[in-house]
Amino acid sequence: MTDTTLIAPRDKAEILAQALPYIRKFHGKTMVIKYGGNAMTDPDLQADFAEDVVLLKLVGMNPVVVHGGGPQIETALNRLGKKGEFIQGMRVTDAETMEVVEWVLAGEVQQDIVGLINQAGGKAVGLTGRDGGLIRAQKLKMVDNQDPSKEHDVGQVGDIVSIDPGVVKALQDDAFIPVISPIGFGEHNESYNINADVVAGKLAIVLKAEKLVLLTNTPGVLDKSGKLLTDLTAREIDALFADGTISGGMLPKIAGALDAAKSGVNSVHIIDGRVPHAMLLEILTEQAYGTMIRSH
Ligand SMILES: Nc1ncnc2c1ncn2[C@@H]1O[C@H](COP(=O)(O)OP(=O)(O)O)[C@@H](O)[C@H]1O
Ligand SMILES: CC(=O)N[C@@H](CCC(=O)OP(=O)(O)O)C(=O)O
Repeated sequence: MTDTTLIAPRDKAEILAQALPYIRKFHGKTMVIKYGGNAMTDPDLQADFAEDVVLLKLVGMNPVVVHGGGPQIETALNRLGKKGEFIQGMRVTDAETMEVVEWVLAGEVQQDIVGLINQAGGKAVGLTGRDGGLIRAQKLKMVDNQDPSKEHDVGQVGDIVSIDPGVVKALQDDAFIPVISPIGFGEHNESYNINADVVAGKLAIVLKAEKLVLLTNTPGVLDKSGKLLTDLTAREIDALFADGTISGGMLPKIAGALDAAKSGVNSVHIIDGRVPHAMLLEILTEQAYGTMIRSH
């Protein structure tokens, strides 16, 4: 935690007062927050994150957390002597990997976040896409990025068919904070592993969220020389896809972000979750952080 005794009282008051217009503007609005597995590796940062979520709730916003857990799944697979394989940012998911994904995401990671939010004074409830029929999915048909005539079989990776937000809305209305694991269910009750950024993007659309904030482990989207791109339009993103600037986990992240920006989510940001209280700074101050994704 930062030593705030070093900040002059006048500056402290100024900072607090500056948050007022944002608190007023976003009162009652839904904020979908994607908490990436790569941003949740430090216990102090995790505690800061949980405090930020509770603060947003207490000042009248409706935070909805969607969490990832890629590195945590990788650790569990390694313990079983398995190594994760990714194609175009998606984990190739065989039946055994699916079991690991379910117990790591819905068991360990989700419950850690729920515990921390509750410890910070909030009332978090963990859900997977099965709860309340939230995320219906089917097997993803993955077309090759470079050669559209080629398809990849990525196993039990899910493509979202529909989202029924009823359970999320009911929890919000009752002052709870939903914490959602990106697992969907299929026609025959089978489980699907869905990229958490894609779930966050779709959920933000369905909930008519004001903002989608994706917390990750880079300052934002970087160009080929490593410089931060503060603003990106759909056209600029197409160019970055085409020239290979965007790869790995950033592929589904930008796809989810762009989907939300194009479908009415007012502001979509990819920010550095390694910065203490990054989310609070993004939502409650005038300073711009990370990369803003725009539809045009
Ligand atoms: N152009 C880019 N700018 C920033 N990160 C990129 C870019 N292209 C690929 N990446 C990778 O994407 C990663 C973030 O995605 P991911 O590992 O899935 O994180 P998370 O767990 O937060 O979802 C970065 O750590 C980086 O390695
Ligand atoms: C299909 C697919 O790739 N699913 C992801 C789900 C977790 C996730 O998205 O975690 P991050 O947000 O930390 O990357 C996986 O298995 O890693």
